[in-house]
Amino acid sequence: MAGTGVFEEIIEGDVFKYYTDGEWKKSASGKSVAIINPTTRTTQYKVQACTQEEVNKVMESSKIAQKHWAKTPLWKRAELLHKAAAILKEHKAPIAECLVKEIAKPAKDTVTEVVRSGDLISYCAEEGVRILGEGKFLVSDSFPGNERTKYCLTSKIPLGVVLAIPPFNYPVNLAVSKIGPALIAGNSLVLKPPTQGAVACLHMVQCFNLAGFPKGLISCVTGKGSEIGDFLTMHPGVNCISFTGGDTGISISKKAGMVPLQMELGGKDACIVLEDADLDLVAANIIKGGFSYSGQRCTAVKVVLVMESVADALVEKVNAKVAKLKVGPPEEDCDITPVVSESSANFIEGLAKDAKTKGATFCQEYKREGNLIWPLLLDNVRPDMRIAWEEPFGPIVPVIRINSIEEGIHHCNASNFGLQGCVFTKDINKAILISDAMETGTVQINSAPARGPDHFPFQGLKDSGIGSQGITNSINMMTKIKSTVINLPTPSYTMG
Ligand SMILES: NC(=O)C1=CN([C@@H]2O[C@H](COP(=O)(O)OP(=O)(O)OC[C@H]3O[C@@H](n4cnc5c(N)ncnc54)[C@H](OP(=O)(O)O)[C@@H]3O)[C@@H](O)[C@H]2O)C=CC1
Ligand SMILES: O=C(O)[C@H](O)COP(=O)(O)O
Repeated sequence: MAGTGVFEEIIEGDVFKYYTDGEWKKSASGKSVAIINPTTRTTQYKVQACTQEEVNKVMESSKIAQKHWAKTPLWKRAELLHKAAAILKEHKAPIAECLVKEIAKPAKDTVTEVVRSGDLISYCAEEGVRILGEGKFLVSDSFPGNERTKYCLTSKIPLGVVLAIPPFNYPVNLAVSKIGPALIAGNSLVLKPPTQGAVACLHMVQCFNLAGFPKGLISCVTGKGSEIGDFLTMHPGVNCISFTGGDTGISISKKAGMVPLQMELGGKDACIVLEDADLDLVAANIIKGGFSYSGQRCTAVKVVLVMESVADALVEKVNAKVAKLKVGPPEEDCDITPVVSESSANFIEGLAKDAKTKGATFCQEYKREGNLIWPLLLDNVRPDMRIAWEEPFGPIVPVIRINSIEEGIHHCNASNFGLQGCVFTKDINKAILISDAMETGTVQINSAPARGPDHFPFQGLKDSGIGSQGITNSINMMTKIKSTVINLPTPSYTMG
């Protein structure tokens, strides 16, 4: 159970503590932030509302701890990460339980998230040992006008303090996808968890604490993003920001100082379906891609662009599968569970109403109880409808019928987002041409968009992000190159 056993020290009374300097502490603010269970719509947990003064102290300890950590041998950093991964996996049950209560993720998927996170941490340790153990050796005579008088040695050095801000939908996995790379690369890390998902994150942080990381190296400050977010992201002690979330990321990018940014933001992933596609495969992928975790994934299929000639057949197949989706509470492992908040449900409802007014075909009756919205396929969606462009982050999938591949590509590229997309066809040559034409960070051929496996590069174009994630890219992003040049008094050539 949450806050018991090895997690007992992270809670006092009914409020979870924040983590700094290797200790669990109560905020001097005396205030707490409530975490509302999306299913019951009542307060499930409370976390500390940290103050700016506490954030300042966290940054100070983080800076000091980083200096020592950077001098810790790489193999020792890796050893500790492996230990944290094992502890996390050992305690998957209480962490998964928090995810069910805080973000209404179906129970079996919460366990998968925690296990995947443990694997991610271990992979970071292994990848870090490999890629950080290597540098470059350059010689000067390859550049015109130079003799071989200079030897340049390069290595990857840490950035300092990394600020990690994950979103609600994968609070644990998207936190460790920042923590693992940051730590193996010799940085310290300050985590600001999403409010919904904060308690799962605090449990995850306790696993790092139990693994024995030096004090101050990892900190976790809680509070509403709208209240302490700007203070954190604009803090002079921060040397790198790794953020995953919505448009908030765009404003952070504008306000942040001269620090490297890794931004993974929203998406409107298109699924282009050609006439020769295997429609059973497409239907299965629209269900998985569009409706898993009730569509609350940045990589969810958010618009289907299907050739008119096969549209009826595809819609019929998808509808047959939608009818089989189990709708209800996350505890019962339902496919469709309540969306994260009432405001999110209201937003999704607004998109459905707009589509109704403008004449979309509702393949199912629109139904909502509290935050629970029944899965809905909208056929005959047209570009003048909001759902054609906006991301619902909910269980609603629009279908736009197209008459040419160009029309599909045009719709995809007219979006301000450019995260992922997918194309279904048996013609690999066409698939490659379409993939090249789609302005997105990744295109999946014959499968729904997905971030994983976690070592694959993951990046968004346009408003979908800055930089690239994935274990290797994140480790590289959280380092800088340092060069040392040896200047020889006379040219020297190796004779072999
Ligand atoms: N590309 C990707 O990899 C992903 C993108 N997303 C996108 O994220 C959105 C949904 O996630 P959601 O969590 O609601 O996104 P938000 O952008 O609302 O929140 C993301 C994180 O930012 C924090 N935050 C809020 N305001 C500020 C601020 N001013 N300064 C700093 N941090 C702040 C939040 O804290 P708090 O919760 O306390 O407000 C949360 O931890 C969707 O648009 C989705 O597409 C989601 C997952 C992955
Ligand atoms: O947060 C998200 O929505 C993701 O980064 C998507 O991850 P997934 O494709 O593995 O579900």
